[in-house]
Amino acid sequence: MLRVAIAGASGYTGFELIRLLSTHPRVVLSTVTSRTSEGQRLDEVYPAFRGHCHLTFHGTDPDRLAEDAELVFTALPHRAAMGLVPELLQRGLKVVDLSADFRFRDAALYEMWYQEHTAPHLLSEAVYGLPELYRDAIRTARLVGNPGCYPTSIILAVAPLLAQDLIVPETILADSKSAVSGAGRGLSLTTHFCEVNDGLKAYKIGGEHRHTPEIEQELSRLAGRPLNVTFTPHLVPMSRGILSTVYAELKAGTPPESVDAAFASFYRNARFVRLCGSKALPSTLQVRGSNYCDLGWKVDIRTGRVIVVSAIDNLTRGASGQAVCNMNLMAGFEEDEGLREAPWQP
Ligand SMILES: NC(=O)C1=CN([C@@H]2O[C@H](COP(=O)(O)OP(=O)(O)OC[C@H]3O[C@@H](n4cnc5c(N)ncnc54)[C@H](OP(=O)(O)O)[C@@H]3O)[C@@H](O)[C@H]2O)C=CC1
Ligand SMILES: CC(=O)N[C@@H](CCC(=O)OP(=O)(O)O)C(=O)O
Repeated sequence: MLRVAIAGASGYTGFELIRLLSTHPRVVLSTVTSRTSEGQRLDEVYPAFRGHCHLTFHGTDPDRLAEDAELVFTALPHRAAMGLVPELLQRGLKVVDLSADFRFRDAALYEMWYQEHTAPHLLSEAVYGLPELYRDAIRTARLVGNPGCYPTSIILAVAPLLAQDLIVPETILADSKSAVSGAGRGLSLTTHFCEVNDGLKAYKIGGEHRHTPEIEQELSRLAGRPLNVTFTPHLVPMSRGILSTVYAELKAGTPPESVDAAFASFYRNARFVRLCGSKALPSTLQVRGSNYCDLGWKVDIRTGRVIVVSAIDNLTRGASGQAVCNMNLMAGFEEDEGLREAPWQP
């Protein structure tokens, strides 16, 4: 059994990690940490775990984590994560970091969007934790930068089309809708019930959202040249889920059937990507609580554009499920170990 710990376990991604890890057949969850809940029982902070998990929260002490675990999930805010991760690696632990601190290859790009990087020497060894793109590198990594939720949904939607050179890369537009849990458990006016319920709004449009450079980093690599994308996030009154609709112009002379073939071939071994074509388009309800990314698409022959619809659960595939999948690969387990539960559609 692999001993694992979660730093920042009192937040939403921490909760989702506990839910998945407490039934994982190859793992023992030994330690959960939080500053504000230190000393409290987990099932007092999250009564949903009554009868399932009897741990008590500790403070985030790297020595204690090294005694109790072989791999740590850091589910902390950006900046806090890069303070802890080097301490854990020095003590011989493996780390899956859920923040943005280890997603970028270029420290200057991270610093342009976030803040000064205090562990830039680790960026070249950190592996971007999207298994469909980096499965082999993840297997041997000691540090994985788990992708952002919006980037996961968008990169998976267009990767096959860029890899097969079927679209004009500069024409990619991504229109995404996220549930409110994407903003974390902390209270803020933006995510207040009355500010969100019954409404729908765009935010940080026109290249202002910090996920834009992350999406561009990965899509540029697939395209083989630097590219910019138009990314428009929206906040919707749901608890879980992201639906991204991605548009791109097909290269002249591309037959619509080659789009179907590109998805089928790119994802032929992808355990957690379900291809829906244009018949039964994806919905956030159909992936809820699961690590699936469902993809549907259609070529609009009148405009020459392909439209791809991508649905994930932001807390599972967009964060903690993907993190568990990465842990499975790093530990040599089956990729879907602990992630086989069907989605929860009512
Ligand atoms: N929510 C989502 O859908 C997604 C989130 N992520 C990323 O995952 C990480 C966790 O997100 P999420 O669970 O939503 O966030 P939450 O705000 O819900 O939880 C954050 C956790 O970190 C702890 N924490 C907060 N501030 C600090 C600090 N300065 N030092 C140490 N610990 C701190 C909190 O507990 P305490 O204050 O008690 O210490 C809590 O346990 C973030 O980096 C987020 O960007 C990634 C993908 C999707
Ligand atoms: C709805 C909402 O607020 N979503 C968050 C992104 C979700 C997330 O946590 O992304 P990171 O992992 O990169 O932090 C936002 O727009 O900033």
